[in-house]
Amino acid sequence: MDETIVVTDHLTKKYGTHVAVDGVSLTVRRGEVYGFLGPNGAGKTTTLRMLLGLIRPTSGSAAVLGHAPGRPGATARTGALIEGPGFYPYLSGRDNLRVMARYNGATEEAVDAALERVDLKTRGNDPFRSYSQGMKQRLGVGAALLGDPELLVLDEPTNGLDPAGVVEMRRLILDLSARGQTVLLSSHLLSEVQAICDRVGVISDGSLITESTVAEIRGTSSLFVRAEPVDVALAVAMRVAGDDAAQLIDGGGLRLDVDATAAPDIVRALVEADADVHEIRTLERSLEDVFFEITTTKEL
Ligand SMILES: Nc1ncnc2c1ncn2[C@@H]1O[C@H](COP(=O)(O)OP(=O)(O)OP(=O)(O)O)[C@@H](O)[C@H]1O
Repeated sequence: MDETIVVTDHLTKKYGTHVAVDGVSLTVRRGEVYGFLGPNGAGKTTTLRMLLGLIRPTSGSAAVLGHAPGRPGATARTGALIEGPGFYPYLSGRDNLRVMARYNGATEEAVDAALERVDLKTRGNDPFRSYSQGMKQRLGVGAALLGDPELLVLDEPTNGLDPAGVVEMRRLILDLSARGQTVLLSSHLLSEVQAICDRVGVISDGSLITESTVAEIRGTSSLFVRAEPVDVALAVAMRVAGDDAAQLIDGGGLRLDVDATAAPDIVRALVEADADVHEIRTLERSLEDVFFEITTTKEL
């Protein structure tokens, strides 16, 4: 179940004196969607390029599907979309994939299957230049799928897409995952990783600062309550949740650091105290908060 597909050990890349990737040790397990998360320039693309054997590490090592990056045992079973695929604008999406299929020995059936899986079958014969940004990006994923790879490496797959394109790309990635493909994607969007990834590696200034499940780094949830009168609501909340677990936050709402299962007890107590309950919902720490917290703690 927990088979490791990608493992790196103190992977490092220096450009002159600049350390682009600094001793990154991460693991990607079979079947998961792994999010490699970090701001621009953090070292995500450089790491992915090392995993694909496109550049050599300065030190440290990596294994992809049990092989050194770039070795046939790794490349033949890995598909990648990195820094925008180079497609011929005047050829159709299908012909572009055919060109690539010829290059890596894939069949016409594989081209059909790839178009189908990225939902471009009906537009497959239209010229690439007529595609929307989202379709171009999906064709890029289609190209990565040609050899039916076990591992897909996608560098910022939703970059440059409009909201509808983002939704389609996320759906596609989840669909690929549901069919058993392991996906390693990079993103600078915390909400994105939160929406589609099982585990996440957070990278900042070349260093991996944490690696865990999205749920783990998000932490426990708390409750947001809006009720009036506010002073009554606060008193009730402090009684039910404990003095330190209830606080007034901006906009007159209350934040209660309790498990979400406490919601019925809170509502009941508020109603009994004659307070009007306007809103109650779980308040989860966003990945943005967590990222900020981790990076600032590290930098201090
Ligand atoms: N070929 C290169 N020569 C010199 N410096 C490089 C080279 N490639 C990357 N870098 C530097 O290494 C650092 C990491 O770059 P990288 O592209 O890996 O970051 P990233 O996390 O993918 O960010 P982005 O999302 O902006 O691409 C940056 O400071 C970048 O300028």
